[in-house]
Amino acid sequence: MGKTLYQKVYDSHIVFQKEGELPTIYIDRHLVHEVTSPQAFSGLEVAGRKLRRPDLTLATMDHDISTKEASIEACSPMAKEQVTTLMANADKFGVTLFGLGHPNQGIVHIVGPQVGFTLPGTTLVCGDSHTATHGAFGALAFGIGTSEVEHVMATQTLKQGRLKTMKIECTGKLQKGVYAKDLILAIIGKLTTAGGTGYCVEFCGEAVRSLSMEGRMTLSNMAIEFGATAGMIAPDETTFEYIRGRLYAPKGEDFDKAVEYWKTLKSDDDAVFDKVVTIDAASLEPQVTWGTNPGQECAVTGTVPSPDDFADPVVKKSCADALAYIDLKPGQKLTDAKVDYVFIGSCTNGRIEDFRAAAEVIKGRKVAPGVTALAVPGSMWVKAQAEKEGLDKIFKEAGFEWRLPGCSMCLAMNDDRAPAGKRVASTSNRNFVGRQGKGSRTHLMSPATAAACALTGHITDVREFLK
Ligand SMILES: CC(C)[C@H](C(=O)O)[C@@H](O)C(=O)O
Ligand code: SF4
Repeated sequence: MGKTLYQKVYDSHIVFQKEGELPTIYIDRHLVHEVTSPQAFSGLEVAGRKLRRPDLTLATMDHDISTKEASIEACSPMAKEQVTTLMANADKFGVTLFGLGHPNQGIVHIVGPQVGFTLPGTTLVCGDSHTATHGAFGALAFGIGTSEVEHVMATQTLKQGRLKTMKIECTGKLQKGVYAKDLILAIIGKLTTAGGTGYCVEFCGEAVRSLSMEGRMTLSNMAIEFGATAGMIAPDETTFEYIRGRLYAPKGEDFDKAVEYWKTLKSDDDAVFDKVVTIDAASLEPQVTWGTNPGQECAVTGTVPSPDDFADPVVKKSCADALAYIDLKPGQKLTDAKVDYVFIGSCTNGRIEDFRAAAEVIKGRKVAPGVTALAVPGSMWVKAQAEKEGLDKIFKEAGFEWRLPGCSMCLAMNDDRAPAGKRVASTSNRNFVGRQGKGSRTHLMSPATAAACALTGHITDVREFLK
C-alpha cells in the first residue's frame, strides 16, 4: 500500500521507537518568538544544557512589540521584558535573531518561508499554534508547548505519535473576489472547529494547485482552527520557484538535488486516507464569520442563523451565546452589520499579495467616516516590498494607518486593541471572545473583503468593487 505525504515525512524522521512508547522524531527546524521561549531557555540553563543546534534554530520578535515604533521603549513593561530576554538568550545560546528594526524581522510564520528556512519534507516546530502555516511547503509543521520547546532545544527531537490522515480535495477554481481565506473559512464551516482533531490534513485539488504559495500558506495557517495538528500541501513547481534563491535555501547543485527529492513528496495514488472531504471551491462566494469561533461562518450574502437552526443542544447554545456577544440578530443580513475597525495583517493574511489584493479595492477611494483602519505588514520585507510598489501610499491616501510589522491587532497582547463593543473586520484567524480586545467583536474575512468593509463602514461583498 502506498503512503500519504504525511506518512512519508513522518516515517523518514523517526530516530527511535520502543514498544509501548511514542516514537521520537528528528526536528529539522525550530522557530522561536519572545512569548513562548523564555521559560524554555531558562530550563536549559538551569539544567546546564547547551542548545543542541543553534544553526537549526531561528528567532524573531512579533507578538507583543509596538507597531508604531521599532523600539523596546515603545513596548509595554511585560513586552519589554520578553523582548530583552529573547535578545539575551539569542546572544547566550548563539541563535540568529531578527530583532526590532532588522530587515528580516516579522511574524514568525511569515519570516520562516520568506528566508527559505521552511523547506519541503522537513519537520518544523515552534511554540505557537499557527506553525501549521509551514505545511504549505510540504513540511510536517506543528505547534508545540513550552516544555516541548525546551526538549527540542536540548535534543533536536520530540516524542510525537502518528496522526490520522485526512484528504481535503478542493475542486474547481476560485472565482474573482474569492480567495484562499474564503476557502479555508468554508472548510472550517463545513468541518466545524473540532472536525480535524487528531489529524494531519492534506489540502489538494485544482483550487489548491492554482493557488500561489502565499494563498497556500493562508490555507495551512488555519488548519489548527478546525483542530488539525498539521495541514500539508504537496510541493510542486510553484513551491520550488518560491524557494529558489532565498537566504537559507539550498543553492546551485544542492538546490537541484533537493528539488529531485522534493518531487517525491506527494501522496501515492494508492495511499489510503482515514477520511476524505470534498469541497466545491468553484461555487464559493466570499465568506465572513458571524460568531465567536472560525467555524461560525457563512457567505457574505447570507443571513445570521438562529439557534433554532441547530438540533444539537451544544451547537444551539454556542450559536445563542455567540449572537449575544457579537450583537447580531437571527435572520439579519450580514451586510447590515456596521464596522468600526478594520485590521489587515497577521500570519494568515499579512503577506505582499494580501496587501496587493486590498490595495486593488481601495485604490482611489476613502475609508468611511468613523472607521479606524490598520494595515500592518507581516514582515519588514513585506513592508519594504509594498512601499516599493507604492501600496503604502494607496493605503495612507485612503485613510489607513500604515504600521510596522508585528502580530498587532490579531491578539490583544500589544497596544493595538479594539475597544469593548466595537466591531472589527479582520483578516486574522481567530474571532474568539475578547481576542482583539476585551468586549470587542471580530468578523474574519479575506483582505479584499476587509478593504471593502473599510470603504463602506459595514460588512460588504467585495465583488461590488471588483466589477
Ligand atoms: C502567543 C502564542 C502562544 C499564541 C499561539 O500559540 O497561537 C498566539 O500566536 C495566538 O495566535 O494565539
Ligand atoms: S499573527 Fe496572530 S495568529 Fe499569527 S502568530 Fe501572531 S498572534 Fe498568533
